[in-house]
Amino acid sequence: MAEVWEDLRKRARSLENTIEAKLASFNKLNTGNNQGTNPGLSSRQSLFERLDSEINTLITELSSINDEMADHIAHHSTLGPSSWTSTPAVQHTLRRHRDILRDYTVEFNRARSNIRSQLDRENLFSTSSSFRDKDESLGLNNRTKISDYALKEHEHISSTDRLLDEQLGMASATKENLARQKISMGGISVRMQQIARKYPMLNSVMQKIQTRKRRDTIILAGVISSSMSALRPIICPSILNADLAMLGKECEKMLAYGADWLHLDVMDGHFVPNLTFGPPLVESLRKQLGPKPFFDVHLMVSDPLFWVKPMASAGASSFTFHWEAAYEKGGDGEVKEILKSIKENGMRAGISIKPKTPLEKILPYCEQIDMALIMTVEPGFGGQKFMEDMMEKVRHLRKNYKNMDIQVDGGVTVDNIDVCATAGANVVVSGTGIIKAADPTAIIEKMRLSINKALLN
Ligand SMILES: O=C(CO)[C@@H](O)[C@H](O)COP(=O)(O)O
Repeated sequence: MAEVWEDLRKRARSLENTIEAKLASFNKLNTGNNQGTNPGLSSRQSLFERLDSEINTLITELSSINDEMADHIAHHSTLGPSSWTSTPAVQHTLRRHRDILRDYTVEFNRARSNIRSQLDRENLFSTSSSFRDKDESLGLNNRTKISDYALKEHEHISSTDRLLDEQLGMASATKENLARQKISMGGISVRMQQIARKYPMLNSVMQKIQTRKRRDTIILAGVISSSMSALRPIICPSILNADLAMLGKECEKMLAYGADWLHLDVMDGHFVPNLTFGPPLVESLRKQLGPKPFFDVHLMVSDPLFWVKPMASAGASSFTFHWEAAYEKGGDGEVKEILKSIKENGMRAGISIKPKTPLEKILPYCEQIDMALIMTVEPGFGGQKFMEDMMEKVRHLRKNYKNMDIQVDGGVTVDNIDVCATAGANVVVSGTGIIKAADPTAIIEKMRLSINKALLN
């Protein structure tokens, strides 16, 4: 049984690696020039078609392996709750494979649509230049009309493509949910059968209840299975690096690019040599963005306790303070008091340490916090160099706290995301790495994929 599962996992991993390599070649097609006379156009077109069909096939294969894994779990869970397939680790593994499949599908659809538009544009230019050569009797107005018409057609095609991609994304999310529900229902039905066998008189009553509550059970199973989930990748663009004059719009853009949380750096000019903003700005952002976005507020201030209530009222979702500041103010008692106050004010609690602070200082609080933030630069400014030697702290934390969110912040980019992810960080703050990128969506996807892969191992 376990061998079949291991074999499926191996096949899934090998397909994932092949898809990743093919996607890399596929993405390279998106760097051609825009001139209609590009001599490589037809060969790039045929390479596009070949890779397009190969990746499509691989994604379909990976999807059926994921389905086989789900079936395998569902089948074995009929053996009872003690079956190895009912452990959270097995369910978690399947969920990670599905996340990877979803990320690849999104990346593939996005790249396909971009490359197709690029090739169409190049085709269009070459067609309109041959038009010009062949039919010089056409006046300037007519030629402009033809190219306007062609450009409009091209825009229609692109937007239809985008719509299709969105539909595909939604369909794959629905499929994934159904598969999860199938697994949870398998386990629930086994338990129901066991009870029914034990108390035959209750059988018919239970059947009626089962039928009437079927829909509720599905929903409940979904909630149970998602609450069992241990860690997930959380990508947090640091808005310190955005255009601060357009902050609301910048945040909206980040959320549209796929950010999970917005990381808000509060600096008081004492704890760090820089000044940023306080509760009024957080409140304005909350008003503009609504209740949904998660505000991950990082307090680089000398008196964190003072700011707990104002930040909660302003709309912060999570309050991360520096151990150094709290300890200097009032020792261990102050740290505990802040943690208590954060919880009383309904926020998630995080503790952070600067690079020179030993990890041991925050270990006594790790059972009480939701997240540990390991700074990978000296706090104060965006755009500094990532300190890889901080990964030792991350590794140690992950080894001892399997389910705690571990965040890294400072100089994190796609170039070092694998280092952070394999060390054990699942929450990533990136300022310049995301905000200044040409394609922030692609960067966020890559970061998420890297963390998902590390979580699988
Ligand atoms: O808190 C800080 C710096 O103190 C960070 O959140 C930076 O703002 C991240 O920016 P990059 O280093 O990723 O550019």
